[in-house]
Amino acid sequence: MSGAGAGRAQVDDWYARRTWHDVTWSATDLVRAKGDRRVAVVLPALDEETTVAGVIRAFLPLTLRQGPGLGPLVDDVVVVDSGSTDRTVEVARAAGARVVTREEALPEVPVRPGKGEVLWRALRATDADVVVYADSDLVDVHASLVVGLLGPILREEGVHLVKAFYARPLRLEQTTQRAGGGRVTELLARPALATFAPELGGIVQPLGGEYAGTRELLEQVPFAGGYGVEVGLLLDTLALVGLDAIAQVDVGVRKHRHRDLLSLGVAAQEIMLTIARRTAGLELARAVARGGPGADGGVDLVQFDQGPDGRWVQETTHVMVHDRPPMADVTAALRAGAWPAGVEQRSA
Ligand SMILES: O=c1ccn([C@@H]2O[C@H](COP(=O)(O)OP(=O)(O)O)[C@@H](O)[C@H]2O)c(=O)[nH]1
Ligand SMILES: O=C(O)[C@@H](COP(=O)(O)O)O[C@H]1O[C@H](CO)[C@@H](O)[C@H](O)[C@H]1O
Repeated sequence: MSGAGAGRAQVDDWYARRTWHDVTWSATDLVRAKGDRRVAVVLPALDEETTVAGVIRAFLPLTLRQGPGLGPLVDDVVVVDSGSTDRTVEVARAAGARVVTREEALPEVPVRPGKGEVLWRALRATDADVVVYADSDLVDVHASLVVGLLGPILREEGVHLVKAFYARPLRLEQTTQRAGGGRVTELLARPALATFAPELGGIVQPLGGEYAGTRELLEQVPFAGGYGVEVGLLLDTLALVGLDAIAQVDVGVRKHRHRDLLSLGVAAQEIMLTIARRTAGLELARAVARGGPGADGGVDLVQFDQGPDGRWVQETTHVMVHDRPPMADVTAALRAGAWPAGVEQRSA
């Protein structure tokens, strides 16, 4: 089996074992499974006054007792403010969340901007054993998102990071397209991971901001600054504890505020730098051996879409790129009656 083939078999095996398409557990099941572990939901927020209260209200019911003789599933809902200049802090407090600023979370260390900074400092804003991160710009969000994420981490052995996956409609001013959201994911993160970290090729939403992690893991890995934080966590988790420590759960549909293309371009650059920094040491040969570019230099790009029945299907495209040699070299060789290097000969 070619390098690419061997890598793909590993990814398909992981996908079959660590992907949950249906949430068959309840909050009550999870309260029983969690034992004495503490769970926190962390909401990073930068100027989210219009949406943060809705997200908080969606998750607060999980902080109530989940049945007779049972405690809460979530012990803490905390908004970590990222230097908001609007009324995010007041609105979040009024909605019932604890609010911590970046400075309060870790006063000893000067603050840097960016999403990664807030998620990193959040580990000092709560003492929970399991942390669920969710964006504060979500709309139409439900507690089932958190219940879904906590299933594998509280019920399965060896799972330390659980990524949500979902359909991502692109909500434009006038219309909403069924899919089309996750523009940086589809145009940059997925192809880059397929090339440099093909083991992660089974992750449906690598950039998604909704995921659960154990403190045991999260305190052992670096947090990439800015918008590279999600892809950095995936690469560092893979390197530290292996692919089997990662799982993913289908939680339905995710709607959020969409930023414009230019600001996504900046996020894309942060993500590219994060990937490059964590894979720069790998020669392409090792990437090939791990299922990256095949012997022909091509890459199997696996994309995910939902069929008419709503089930997720994988679509694989073998992507090849052939560089053409400098034309000056081609012209000179042909003039000299020689055949230019790197240019296939026309078959007879
Ligand atoms: O410096 C930052 C940038 C973003 N965020 C928060 O991180 C989440 C995701 O950010 P954004 O919606 O800008 O990313 P997108 O989903 O558009 O890529 C949101 O809750 C933001 O408020 C933050 O706390 N600090
Ligand atoms: O997935 C993506 O391509 C971007 C942009 O999503 P949209 O094209 O606005 O739906 O959103 C994600 O990326 C960020 C990292 O750049 C994460 O921090 C966000 O949580 C996630 O929404």
